[in-house]
Amino acid sequence: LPLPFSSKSRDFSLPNSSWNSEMKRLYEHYNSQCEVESEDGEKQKGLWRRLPSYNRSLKYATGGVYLSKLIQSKARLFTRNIKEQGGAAFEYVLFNNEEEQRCVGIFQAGHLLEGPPGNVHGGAIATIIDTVTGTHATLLSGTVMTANLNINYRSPIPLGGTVHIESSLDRKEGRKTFLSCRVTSTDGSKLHTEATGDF
Ligand SMILES: CCCCCCCCCC(=O)SCCNC(=O)CCNC(=O)[C@H](O)C(C)(C)COP(=O)(O)OP(=O)(O)OC[C@H]1O[C@@H](n2cnc3c(N)ncnc32)[C@H](O)[C@@H]1OP(=O)(O)O
Repeated sequence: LPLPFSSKSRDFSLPNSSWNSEMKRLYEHYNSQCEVESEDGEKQKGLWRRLPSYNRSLKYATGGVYLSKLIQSKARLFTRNIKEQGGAAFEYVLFNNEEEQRCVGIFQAGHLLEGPPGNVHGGAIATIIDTVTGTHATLLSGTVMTANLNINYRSPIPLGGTVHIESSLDRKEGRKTFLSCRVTSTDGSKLHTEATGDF
């Protein structure tokens, strides 16, 4: 696994008490289709794989010598660094479907992510899209940087609500990876956001 998915630390993508019922339901939906291990230790491959999520990369990364010791010790992943309990900011879990080259995020937007009254800030939506597509591009192509993210905001996301985010591979050209992403209501009936990303 690429480094950010293999370190040993608290896994933030496991269910916690702040998750609402929709978040838990969708988690169960995908988690039940992940690899299972029988009592005799035999593994049965699943369609989906849950991606663990940690808040520190530098601790485990080699290099980074150009950064000060203070930065190296204090650096935290933006989406996992809010100490306030109770699902205040980004609650999310990602599942990857290697065979179909799709990656899904389930995202519950906490009260600190407000933009327009009662709705999620556009920058927070961009952040979670970058997270899902950036992670997906990393799984498909190894370490990448986001070169371009193009976002169309179609309908507001209610604060406290849960949405379904899906990233799919459009094409690869040499070292470039092109993805599309859709953010919808959990039943898929309402389109909130559409995006394309070049990595
Ligand atoms: C822990 C789990 C992980 C969580 C996931 C989080 C994911 C978050 C990902 C990020 O947010 S990364 C941070 C935001 N991104 C950056 O800061 C990137 C800053 N930009 C760069 O570092 C460089 O501009 C970049 C690496 C994107 C490109 O530099 P290169 O030196 O490789 O570009 P070059 O000029 O050689 O161009 C290579 C190709 O890319 C194309 N290209 C470059 N910049 C582009 C651009 N901005 N948009 C579209 N295409 C671009 C360029 O046209 C060219 O196409 P061709 O090969 O077809 O000629």
